[in-house]
Amino acid sequence: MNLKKYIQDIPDFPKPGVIFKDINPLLANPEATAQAINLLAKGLYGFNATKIVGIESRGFLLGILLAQKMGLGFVPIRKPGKLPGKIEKQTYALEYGDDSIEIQQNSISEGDLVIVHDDVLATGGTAAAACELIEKCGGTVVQCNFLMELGFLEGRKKLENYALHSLLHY
Ligand SMILES: O=P(O)(O)OC[C@H]1O[C@H](OP(=O)(O)OP(=O)(O)O)[C@H](O)[C@@H]1O
Ligand SMILES: Nc1ncnc2[nH]cnc12
Repeated sequence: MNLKKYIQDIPDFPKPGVIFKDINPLLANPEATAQAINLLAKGLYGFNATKIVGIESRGFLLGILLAQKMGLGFVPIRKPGKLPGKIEKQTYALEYGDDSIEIQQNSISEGDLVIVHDDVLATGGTAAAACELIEKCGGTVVQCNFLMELGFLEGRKKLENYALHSLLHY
């Protein structure tokens, strides 16, 4: 099954000049979703990971399935102001301006081996900030894991210190 068939290009969304890679056709097809999860999980068993962190919001969709498939707990990283209790916050640069993400301090323990999952690696700012958050909580990132990577945006350069795997390359 060619999974790229289930990723739809939407030109000029959310802004003119951006080609948005829509994963909804993949999510709408259970066989394609199952294949994506099986292929993503296949490369992960050797890491002895203890948790999977998914990044709001599209990183939750396959991240939870991946965690279930691997028998691991799932931890959400959320946009600001959404998580209760003690949080760690990381601000990172966007193309214009900046953004922040947060994690609950007690969701990662000292010594946790963490896989970071998101649907898309674009400029890498979001995933790099997620790795910082996990490290602030005492965890170690063992792999950054993506359904797809937009190689022309060179997000890998921001994640040079981490193992990285993307299932689909553009
Ligand atoms: O590599 P970067 O340039 O940091 O971009 C990648 C991020 O952008 C998208 O999220 P978005 O902010 O669109 O939010 P959403 O998941 O809630 O749609 C995507 O799901 C990644 O989280
Ligand atoms: N082109 C794109 N398509 C889908 N999600 C994205 N996140 C950042 N860039 C994206």
